[in-house]
Amino acid sequence: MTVARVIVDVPSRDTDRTFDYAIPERLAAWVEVGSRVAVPFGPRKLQGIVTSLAADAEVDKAKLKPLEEVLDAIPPLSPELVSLGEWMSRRWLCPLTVALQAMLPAALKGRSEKYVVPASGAAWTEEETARSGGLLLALGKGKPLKLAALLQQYPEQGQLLKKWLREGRLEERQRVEDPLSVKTVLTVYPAEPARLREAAGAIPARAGKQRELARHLAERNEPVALARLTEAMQTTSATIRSLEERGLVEIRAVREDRDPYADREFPASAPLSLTEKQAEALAPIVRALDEGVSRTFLLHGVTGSGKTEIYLQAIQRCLESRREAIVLVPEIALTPQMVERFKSRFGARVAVLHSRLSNGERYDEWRKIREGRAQVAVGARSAIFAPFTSIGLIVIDEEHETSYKQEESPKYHARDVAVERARVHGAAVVLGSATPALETYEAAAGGGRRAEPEEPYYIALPERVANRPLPKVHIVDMREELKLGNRAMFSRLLADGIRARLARQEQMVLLLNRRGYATFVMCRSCGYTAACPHCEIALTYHRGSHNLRCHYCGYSEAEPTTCPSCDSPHIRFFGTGTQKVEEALAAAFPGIRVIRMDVDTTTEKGSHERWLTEFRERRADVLLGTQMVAKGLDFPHVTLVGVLAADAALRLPDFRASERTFQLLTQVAGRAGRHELPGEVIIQTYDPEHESITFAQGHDYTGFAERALVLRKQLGYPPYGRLISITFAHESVPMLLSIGGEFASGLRGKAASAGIGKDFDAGGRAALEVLGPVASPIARLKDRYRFQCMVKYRGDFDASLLVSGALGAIGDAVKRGGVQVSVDVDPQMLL
Ligand SMILES: Nc1ncnc2c1ncn2[C@@H]1O[C@H](COP(=O)(O)OP(=O)(O)OP(=O)(O)O)[C@@H](O)[C@H]1O
Ligand SMILES: [Zn+2]
Ligand SMILES: [Zn+2]
Repeated sequence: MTVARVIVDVPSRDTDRTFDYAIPERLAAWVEVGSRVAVPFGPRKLQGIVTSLAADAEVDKAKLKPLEEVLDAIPPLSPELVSLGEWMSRRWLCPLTVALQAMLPAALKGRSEKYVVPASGAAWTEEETARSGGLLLALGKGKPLKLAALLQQYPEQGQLLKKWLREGRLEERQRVEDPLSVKTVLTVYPAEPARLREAAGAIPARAGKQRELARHLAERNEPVALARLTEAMQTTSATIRSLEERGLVEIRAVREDRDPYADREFPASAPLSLTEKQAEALAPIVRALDEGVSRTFLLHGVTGSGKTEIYLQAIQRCLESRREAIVLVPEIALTPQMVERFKSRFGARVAVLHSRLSNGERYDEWRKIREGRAQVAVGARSAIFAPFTSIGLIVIDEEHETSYKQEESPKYHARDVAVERARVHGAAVVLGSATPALETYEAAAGGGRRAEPEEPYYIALPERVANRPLPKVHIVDMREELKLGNRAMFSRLLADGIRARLARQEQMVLLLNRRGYATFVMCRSCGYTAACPHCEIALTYHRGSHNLRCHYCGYSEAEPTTCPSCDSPHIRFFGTGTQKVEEALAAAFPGIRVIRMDVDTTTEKGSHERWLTEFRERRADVLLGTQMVAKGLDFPHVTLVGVLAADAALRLPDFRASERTFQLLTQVAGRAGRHELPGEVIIQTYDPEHESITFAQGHDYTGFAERALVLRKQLGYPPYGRLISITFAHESVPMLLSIGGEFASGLRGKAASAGIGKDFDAGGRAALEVLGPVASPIARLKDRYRFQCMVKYRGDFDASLLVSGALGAIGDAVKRGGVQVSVDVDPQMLL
C-alpha cells in the first residue's frame, strides 16, 4: 500500500471527503487505518486521520504530496472505530472528522510531541538488543527520545519499535515530564487516637476549634487532605498548623497519583446469590453472551430491583469468555458509589472515564483500555467509544437519560452507537431503566400488544429486592395550601414529615425541579420580564453578584430597582432557587443540617463526591438539590423524599415534557426506603390531576406509557414517527425566510419524486412532512435570528439522505450568505 486516504481535521462541507497522500518509505511501517497524521494541505499543514489505504491513487500518483508525519506510534483509532465514524456521519449528518474527533481523548487533540521511554521493569534479550541496531542503547540512557526523531534515525527498526510499544515494554509519553503526574497534595496525618483524645482534653477552651479538630481526627483515624479537612470542619489551615505545632498531626506533601481512585480501598465483593426474578432476568442475557450473537435487551426493573447486580454478573460472564464490556451511566450518576460497585467486583480490570477527570487522567484510563490492561470501561456517554477490540457486552444504565444524546455536533445518541458497535462485535446490549424511554419501551414490549417481542428483548423486574415495598407517595395540592393561608414553601404535610425525620434522626432528599422554573425577574405591576438583548431568553438572577445573566451568551446587567418598562418599584426576582430553599429550611427548622447540591456547589472537581460522602456519613439531615439528587443514589437512612414544584417543567414547549416529569418523579421517589427503613414521598404541585403526577404516585409506568403512547401515535411523534430538525441562523430575517423556504420546498420536491407522500396517516405508510420555516423556540441567539424546519417522517426510507440532498442544493446560497446551518437527527431537546 503506498497511498493513504486522509480525512483532514477541518469540519466543513468542502473538506468532508478523503484526500490522497503518498506514504514515504520511512513511514511505511507506521501508517495504518486509524493513524493520526500531519499532512500538507495547500499552504497549510493539517492533522488528519487515515481512513483507508490503497495501492493506487485516484489521481496521477506522481503528483501526490507525501504524508509528513505519523503522530502516534500506535494508531488511536481502530479500523472498526473508523467505520463507526463513517456510520455516525451518515446517521447524524455530520462531517466525518467531527465524528472521529469525538472518539479521541482530549489529550490526543491538538499538537504535542510524543516521546518514547522504556517501561519500568522491561527487559530485552541480547539478541533483541543486537537487532535493535543501537535503538535500545539510545533509549537505555534514560532520557525520553522524541518519536519523530527515532523514526528518522532508525528507519530499519520501525517494526521492532512498534512491537515493543504494543507489548508495553516501551511507553509513549505526551511530554517529557507530565506535570500532572508530579502534582502533590498537602495531607494531614493524625497522631494515635488515644493521644489525640488525651491532648484534646488539655487544649484550652479558647482554642475550641483545635479541640474539636483533635477529637474529629481521633475518631477518623486516617490521613486526610488538608483542603478537605478545612472545608469539612469549617476551619482554616492555620488552626491545623497549630495542631501540628502541638505535635498532634503531621502535614506532608504527598504525591497525588494520577489514578483518581488509587488512594481508595475497594473491598472485594463477591457475586450475590440472585433472587429468583434476577436469575430469570439474567438467563437470556447469558444465553446471548454464550452464543456470541448480537442482541439487545430492555431490562425494565423498578427502582431498587437489583439491576446493578444483574449487570455485574453479566459482565462477569463476559469476562470469563475473554471479551470486554462497556458500562455507560449518566455523568451525574457516576459517583464513587457507582464506581465502587464495579471496582469492588472487578478491581484493576476497570477503567473509569468521566468528565471530571483531568485530560491526563482520562488519557491514562483510555490507554489502559487500548493496551488491554483493562477489560471493563465504566463511563459517561463518550465511553461508548472505548477502544476495545473484542466487545462482548454493553450495558446502558438509566437508558432513558437525556445525557446520552450529545447536544453539540456530532449529535449522536450513545444508545444507537451501542447497538451499532454491538452488531459489529456480535455483542449483547443491556438497556436498564425503571422508566424506559417510550421509544425503547414500545420497541421492546410493544406495550404487550405484539405477540412476539422483537428487538429489544423485554425483561421485567416488577419488584424490589427482598420484597421491600415501593414508598408511599402523597400528593399535595399547593393551591389548597394557599387557600388555607399557608404561604410557605413547604406544605403542612411536608413540614410535619421533615420534623418527624429530624426527631428520628433519619435522612431526607429534597428535589427542586428547576427546569422551566428559572430564577427570572418580573415586574408585578406590568408583567415585564428581563430578557437578554441578544438572545430571546429570560435573564437569570445571580444572588452573589446581584446581577442578571444570560446563560446562552454570557451577557450580564445589574439588577434593576425599578421597572425599565413602567417605572414601578415592584420589580422583583421570582422563582425559587435551591439557595432560597436552603434559607427557608434554616428558618423553619432551626439547626437543620443541609447539603445543597446544584451547579453552583458542584463545579469544583471532586465536590460532588465530597457532598455525597458527607451525606452518607450522616453529617447532614437533608440532601437538597436539582435533578442531580434524583438519580442512582442508594442511602439506607433516607426515609423521606420531598418534591417542591413537581409541575414546573410540564409546560415547556416540548412533546416529551410529561415523559420527563414522570421519569424524574419516579426516579426521585425511588431514593426512599431502599433498605430496612420504609420510605415516604411527598410531591407538591399546582397541577395534582396531571397524568405525569398521578401515574408516578401509583408507581405505574405501564399505565403512564400506554396513555402517552396513544397521544404520540395521534400526533405522529416518536416512536411512531421520527424527527429531524434543521436550524438556520443569520442576522437577517428575510435571508432566513428565503433560505429556509428554499430548503423546505426542495425537500418536499425530493420526497415527492421518491414517491413519498406528505400525509401522516395512521396506516403507517411512508410519509414525510416539512414544518416551517418558523422562528425557533429560542428565536435569537448571540444577535443571530434562528429559524427552523422540522421534518417529521415515517417509513422505511433514508430521510437523512433526502435532507442532506436538500441541504446540498442550497449549499452555495448558504455559503454566500454566511448562514449557519445545524442539523439534529432524532432531537431530544426541542428548545
Ligand atoms: N440478590 C440480592 N440479594 C441481596 N441484596 C441485593 C440483591 N440484589 C441487589 N441487592 C441490593 O438491593 C439494593 C438495590 O439494588 P440496586 O441498587 O442494584 O437496584 P437498581 O435496580 O439498580 O436500582 P435503581 O434503578 O434505583 O438504581 C442494593 O442495596 C443491592 O445491594
Ligand atoms: Zn413594570
Ligand atoms: Zn444572551
